[in-house]
Amino acid sequence: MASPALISDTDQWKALQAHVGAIHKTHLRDLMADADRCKAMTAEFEGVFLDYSRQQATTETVDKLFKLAEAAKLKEKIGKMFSGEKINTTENRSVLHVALRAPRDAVINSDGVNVVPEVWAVKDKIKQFSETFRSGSWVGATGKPLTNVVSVGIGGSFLGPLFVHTALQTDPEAVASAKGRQLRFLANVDPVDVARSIKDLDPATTLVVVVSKTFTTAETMLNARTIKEWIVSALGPQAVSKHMIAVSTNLKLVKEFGIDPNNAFAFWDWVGGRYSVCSAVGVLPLSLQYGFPIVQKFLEGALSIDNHFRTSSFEKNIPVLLGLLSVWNVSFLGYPARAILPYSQALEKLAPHIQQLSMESNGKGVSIDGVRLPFEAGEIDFGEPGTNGQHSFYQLIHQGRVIPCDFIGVIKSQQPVYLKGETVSNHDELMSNFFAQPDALAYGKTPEQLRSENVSENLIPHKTFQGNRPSLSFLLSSLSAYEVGQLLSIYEHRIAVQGFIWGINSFDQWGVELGKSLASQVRKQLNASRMERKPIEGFNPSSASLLARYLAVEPSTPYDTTVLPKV
Ligand SMILES: O=P(O)(O)OC[C@H]1O[C@H](O)[C@H](O)[C@@H](O)[C@@H]1O
Repeated sequence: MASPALISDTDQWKALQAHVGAIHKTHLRDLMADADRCKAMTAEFEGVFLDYSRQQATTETVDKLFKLAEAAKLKEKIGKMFSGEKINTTENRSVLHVALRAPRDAVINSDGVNVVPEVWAVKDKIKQFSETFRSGSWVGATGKPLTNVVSVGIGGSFLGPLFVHTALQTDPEAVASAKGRQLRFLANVDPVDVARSIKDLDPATTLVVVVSKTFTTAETMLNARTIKEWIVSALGPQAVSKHMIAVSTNLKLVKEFGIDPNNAFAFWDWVGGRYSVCSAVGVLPLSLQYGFPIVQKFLEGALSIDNHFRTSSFEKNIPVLLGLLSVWNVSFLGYPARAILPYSQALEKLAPHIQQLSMESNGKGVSIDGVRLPFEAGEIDFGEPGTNGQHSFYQLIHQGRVIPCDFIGVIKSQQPVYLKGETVSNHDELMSNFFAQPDALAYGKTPEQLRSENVSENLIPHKTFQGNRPSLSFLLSSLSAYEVGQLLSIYEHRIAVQGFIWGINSFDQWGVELGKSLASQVRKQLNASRMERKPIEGFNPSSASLLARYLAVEPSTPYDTTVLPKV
């Protein structure tokens, strides 16, 4: 018999559906009373500790999920990814972000060519360039060394590098090596973002890195042209070769833009944009800011999880366990969202990065074979660092909707602070919340408890928390470049596991295209109306009226002169 086209047709999927009723019968507070279960529902690898006992699941659920993984051929799919098979079938590409952190002597073939030497050639070039740059021997048009870097890029050419930069900028080792330097990002095509990114910067001491896989992304190219104008108007056209460099897979367009090809850093079509932070996309700007050795530690952290993911049994495999539990929450328990809650301000940009990584990867409506899915894949990811989130949206998580939460805590703070006379250190205060919140969600509070605390009867319904809300807790030993790499890789692989189980292509992004082409129609209309006073044509009544309202206000500056932000 032919194997079912959809995972939801398998007996293993149906067995999990049948198991949901049993899980709903037991409250998490009762599940948590079982010490053996709590112990069993943990996993540890190299200082990363995962406790998933607060999932609405038992060891039986996990066993059933392993069976589902078998039915989905998860092991084979992971193997195919690591061996360079073209698993991104709609774009006919390998999916080899793992090659970006593979050791120098590894062999990973795509199209019969070992890609590892090419990866290392670019890394060696980045190392050398960043050393020259940081030593001050790379000088700008006025002979001054450059200390500021503006990285221009959007989506995957922005969010991953921003996440890592934000995590490193308070790490003492990274702080020491970034002294006197600035790294900024310019992503949004909103001119306000241009203004912000160059505020108080001197073009004479600034290097611009244009980061774009395709080198065609409208926002990035307009921002790159704008920043080029900022450089040229201050330093003259010959300054471009010293003040602008690029990262792209499209070196032809880099040259056409006017950037010296010697100052271009390549990557490859087998690196998806949202999986590209370990390519020159992240490694170059981060090496300019922190030095290559620190970035190498980040890559080593990612590699450690790659190896763990590729070789560990599913019972001990952190990304596999996480991916399966997410499938359980989304597809069987019906929870459509996931909150990412790092109790670490340094991980402030983790959630925005995971939003793209997860939702662009798994927000699909058809199977990899093009069959419309009879179930919902993907989840809505959002988050904020704790404790900030507690004072923002936790009300909904505690009493409103059920949203499975990822709590991420760090044992050793990057910045230990203690005030004499306080009962605990500042980090202990933060972590008190990290430990308390998952139990508050799981246990809730009953009317009986409230009565025993003499809460007045009219407030009891308002103060009752039903609990039974799932979460999982990560405890990292510390947060340096290495652990940041581990965390990145854990999420990348977890998301791939989910896609492998759902049977979708987690590596294409056709859904992004429609909006882009409609924007191009609007762009043409705006140009025609502004320049040739042409009437609005070809839009529905709503869009036509919105456009008319927008166009009725004349721009404050004429279109025949260049205007740069006033900062
Ligand atoms: O790096 P670029 O080619 O400029 O692409 C930037 C971004 O563009 C699109 O929005 C894609 O959906 C993203 O995956 C990509 O990261």
